[in-house]
Amino acid sequence: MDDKIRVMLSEEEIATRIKEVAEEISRDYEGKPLHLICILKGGVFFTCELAKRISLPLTMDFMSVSSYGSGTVSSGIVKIIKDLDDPIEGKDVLIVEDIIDSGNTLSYLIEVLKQRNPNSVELCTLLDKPERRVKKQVEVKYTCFTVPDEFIIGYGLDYDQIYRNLPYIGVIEQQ
Ligand SMILES: O=P(O)(O)OC[C@H]1O[C@H](OP(=O)(O)OP(=O)(O)O)[C@H](O)[C@@H]1O
Ligand code: HPA
Ligand SMILES: [Mg+2]
Repeated sequence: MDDKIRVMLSEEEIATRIKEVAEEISRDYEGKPLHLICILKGGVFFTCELAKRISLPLTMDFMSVSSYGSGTVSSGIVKIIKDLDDPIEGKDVLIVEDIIDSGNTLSYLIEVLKQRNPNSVELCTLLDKPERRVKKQVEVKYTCFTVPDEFIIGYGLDYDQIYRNLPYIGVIEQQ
């Protein structure tokens, strides 16, 4: 735990950008049954902050999926650890993620959720790392920040389950 961490995005930068995106979502979903789906564990900090800034009535549900284990490269196999509590039929679903990296998690999730007949399914991510995409392009409606190909920690993102609680986005420097 003596890692040296370089700050990539400060707490203030993140807060400002989340507010902007929340305002955009509030405009786009006015009058619709907006249903946020937080993808645990990584998406939890971003979802809470985003939901507080959206000025519409909304509902929330949580799904836990995992594909990374303790490494820094996607295994390619996405496991549902916890499914949604409620049906999404007829709802305007917005999936909220911390990061889209290889795209494996999101392309799998979109397929799974579309089979449950929602009115619409869109994606909102804190970070997008487009250089690492291995799957067909995942269409993202709301992106807070595009990041370079580095392994990122903080604000929900972990390295081997540690560092999720950093209030900023950072990168572990090689010692
Ligand atoms: O685009 P991908 O390459 O699929 O990577 C993105 C996903 O990987 C991480 O989750 P992880 O599977 O590590 O589980 P966690 O959220 O519980 O940390 C991250 O939170 C995203 O959900
Ligand atoms: O850069 C990352 N950091 C942490 N978890 C991740 N899961 C996918 N990409 C990343
Ligand atoms: Mg995740």
